[in-house]
Amino acid sequence: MAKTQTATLRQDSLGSAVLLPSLSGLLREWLPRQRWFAGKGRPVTDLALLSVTELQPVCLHVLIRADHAERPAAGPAHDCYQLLLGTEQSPSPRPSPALLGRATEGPLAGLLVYDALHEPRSSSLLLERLRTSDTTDALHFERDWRVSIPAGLTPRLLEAEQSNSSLVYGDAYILKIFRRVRPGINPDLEVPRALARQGCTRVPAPVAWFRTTSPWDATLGVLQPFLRGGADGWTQALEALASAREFTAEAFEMGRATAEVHLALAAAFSVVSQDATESRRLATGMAGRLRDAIHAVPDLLPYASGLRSAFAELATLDTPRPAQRIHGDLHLGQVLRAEQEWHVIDFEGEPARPLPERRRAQSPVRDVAGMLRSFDYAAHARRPWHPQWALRCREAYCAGYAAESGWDPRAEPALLRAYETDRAVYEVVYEARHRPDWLPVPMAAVARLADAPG
Ligand SMILES: Nc1ncnc2c1ncn2[C@@H]1O[C@H](COP(=O)(O)OP(=O)(O)O)[C@@H](O)[C@H]1O
Ligand SMILES: O=P(O)(O)O[C@H]1O[C@H](CO)[C@@H](O[C@H]2O[C@H](CO)[C@@H](O)[C@H](O)[C@H]2O)[C@H](O)[C@H]1O
Repeated sequence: MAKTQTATLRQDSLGSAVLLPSLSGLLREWLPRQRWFAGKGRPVTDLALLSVTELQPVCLHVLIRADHAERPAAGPAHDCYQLLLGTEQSPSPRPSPALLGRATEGPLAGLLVYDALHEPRSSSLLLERLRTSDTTDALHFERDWRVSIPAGLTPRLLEAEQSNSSLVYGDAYILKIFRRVRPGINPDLEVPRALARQGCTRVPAPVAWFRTTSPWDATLGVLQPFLRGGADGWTQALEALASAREFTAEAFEMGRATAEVHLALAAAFSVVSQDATESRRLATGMAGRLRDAIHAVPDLLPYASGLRSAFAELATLDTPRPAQRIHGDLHLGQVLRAEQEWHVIDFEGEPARPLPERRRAQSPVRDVAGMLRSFDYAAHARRPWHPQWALRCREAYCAGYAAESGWDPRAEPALLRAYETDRAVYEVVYEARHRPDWLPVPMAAVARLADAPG
């Protein structure tokens, strides 16, 4: 086995402009291959290092901005990504997804550059920084001192298909490192902390987090207790389908868990009332997203008028309805069952939406619609499809929600249909961008929803 050797960098090599020539070519190749890269299909025209912090020799914490010539139908022209980069002088048997390649220019010339989250030394360092509440330049590591976090827990990078990257430490804690960084507090820190203050045990409470103050304030990562043995709703739903089992008891309990979280969110944040003007604003927003989605995925076009009828009906609703902070991207992959209870994770919201929008008060029906779409996803994940199975889950989930909250989402069919339609449109764009093989699943729903009586 080749001996690996850590390189050291001169302090004056760490300037963003000086370092960029070393990384630019490698990142242009490597970034678009990452699941969390949002600019798929749009060539990167420019890269800029927004900040570089040396956490140890040479483990570089980097915020990088990627610009694209083509602006997405919705969203910013550029994105900021968080990277932890390591270098070494000689090849190692490091797994290939970790390897960016060999730098040919600048201060790293001749060195192999890799994603240091794959490397135990760097991931251990992150935990140690969080434990000790350290600050290095603009990076602030903070923690809840009421919780004791042991030193030396063994790290492993989670292999799950996810939008960020997560490290599990000794099966005791999980650190989510946000890959796509936006200015402001990330709801995945803000909301679970607020829920913990409410005594809500359905959501793992953050015990430590880290943030940057340069080039702007932003949350970079959150450490939470790891739900050992937790199995996610998606895996369990597929298992049930594979063995021709019903999933209604589980769906009922998920409905109860969702309602419990919504009640705690209502207590933690303010509840507002949405009136007729708000219904029209919402409908306009949904119609606008559909227009953008058609631009990105022209296959949606034949269904456009049917889908718009759902939004038109929403625009006519004039009974005041409550709105509050919600999960924002609820689906079967966001619920984990551990010790017989469903827990809810990942309050980041839909990653493609701007943060202020994700933090806005919204109808809880939006989360319900997300989960109902997810039963439909599971039922259409493999042939033969099982639409009736999904319908039974749907009824059970809504019944569970009503049992806990005293309010049945089925009482608002027009609102539910509009949110399900909006969600299916989002899913079409998401799948086209990230997992084209999955596109038929939300497209089947689009066809059905477009055909539904208005
Ligand atoms: N507290 C936790 N305990 C156990 N597993 C977790 C926990 N939080 C997340 N996970 C696992 O990590 C995966 C990714 O987490 P998630 O927050 O959904 O990340 P992302 O936003 O990157 O998709 C989940 O599917 C789940 O399997
Ligand atoms: O990973 P995130 O939680 O950020 O969510 C994104 O990825 C999800 C897929 O991993 C995607 O969910 C869609 O596929 C799921 C099955 O893999 C299904 O259960 C969901 O209902 C469906 O929306 C999610 O939309 C996206 O935001």
